[in-house]
Amino acid sequence: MAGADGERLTLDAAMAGAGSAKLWLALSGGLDSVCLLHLAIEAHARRRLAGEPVPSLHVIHVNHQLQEDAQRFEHFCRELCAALEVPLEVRSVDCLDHRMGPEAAAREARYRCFCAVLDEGDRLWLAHHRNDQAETFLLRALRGAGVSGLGGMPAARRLGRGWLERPLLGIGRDRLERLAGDRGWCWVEDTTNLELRYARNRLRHTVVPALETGWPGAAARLAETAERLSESARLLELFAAEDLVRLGADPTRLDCASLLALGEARAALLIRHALGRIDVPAPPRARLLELLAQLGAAEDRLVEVRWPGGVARRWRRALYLGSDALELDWPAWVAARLAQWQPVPKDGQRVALEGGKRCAGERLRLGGMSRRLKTLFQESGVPPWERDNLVLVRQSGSASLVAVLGERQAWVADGWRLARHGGAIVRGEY
Ligand SMILES: Nc1ncnc2c1ncn2[C@@H]1O[C@H](COP(=O)(O)OP(=O)(O)OP(=O)(O)O)[C@@H](O)[C@H]1O
Repeated sequence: MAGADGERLTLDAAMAGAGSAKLWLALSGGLDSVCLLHLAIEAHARRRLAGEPVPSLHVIHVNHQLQEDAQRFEHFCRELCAALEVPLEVRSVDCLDHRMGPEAAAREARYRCFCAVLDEGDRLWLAHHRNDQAETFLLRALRGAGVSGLGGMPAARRLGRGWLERPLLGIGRDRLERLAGDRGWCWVEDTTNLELRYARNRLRHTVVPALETGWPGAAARLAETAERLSESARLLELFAAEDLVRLGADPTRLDCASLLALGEARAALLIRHALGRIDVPAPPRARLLELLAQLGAAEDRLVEVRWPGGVARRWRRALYLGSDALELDWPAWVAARLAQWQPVPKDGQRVALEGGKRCAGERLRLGGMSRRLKTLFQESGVPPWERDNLVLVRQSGSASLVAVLGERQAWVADGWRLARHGGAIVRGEY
């Protein structure tokens, strides 16, 4: 088995330290994941023979039901796993009702399945290799990506309750092809991989081979560059996290003057970082620069910049960042606010609470005074667009308010207190 020592070392090292958690292998039935499966089983057997602790192996195949071939893939995976005596979990998903295109819908459905099978501490191996990394790098470069985009796929990251890992990232496709040929491993060819209308396939079949002819080892070098850039991206994240702390540590609200004082590049980095912290996609670069330019303009104007997935608004000298979700899932929102703040009567009794929306003219008893909510919000600097999303809490069956809960602020009526708070500013008597 010439030249396989690299794979051995890679897989043995990757399998070490797995403890008693499960190790899942994502099997599509294609060359890459078939190699991963065989190599993982071999590494597993070697460790067991050596008396080392081993995780239990499990395979997952997701049937996307998109192409006619889907059944063929599933059938192949069933036969292969039965022959290799590893347990296989097949999940069928429906990607037909999609607004994002079949490829993206399939990917999302696949990752949902992956998340669902992972228990606490489990690991999932995907068969991405060095050429995938190089192709991803080129695709992103051709879209004008920055350092973090070009950093490529990480070798490991959290996924749901477990970890996603890519132990073959340092190995080239040609090496896997040779290995499968030498060992007589079978796989299923995905015919869509040959269709040149897909950008990745054009790179794979025309651009990368041309690069390899002119610059032997080009794919390996590109993957190396991606790895170095991901190091730089991690450093930039640390740098931005420090800036965020300096500006008050609230990723949804940044002080405009302090932000602009950082200069364009550093301010843009901080905004991207803050958005990442609240799971909102970053705007395209041009939109971000436009936002920064508008922030420098007249202070009294409300600035609002939107992009797919996010919105940024300037109000009263601060920049507010958030998701552009048009419709709030109100019951979930109420439950989350009640869990975040937990209003309880001061006498500690357990009472049932219900959260409702604001109507007009409501009042809250604070510090011995009955305060109009409208005035309270103005004085407390609650941005206008957030006022309708504040949760008004009443004791079930009672008309008087006991609390008003927002994401970053909460007010409790006299006689009540907040049992837990999310680290935000708390106002009111308690
Ligand atoms: N239908 C599937 N069932 C189980 N695992 C799969 C399936 N499709 C892909 N995988 C796993 O994901 C790896 C990457 O697959 P592929 O290159 O097709 O996905 P991609 O869309 O390019 O990558 P990404 O996983 O980042 O979306 C495969 O090597 C395999 O381990």
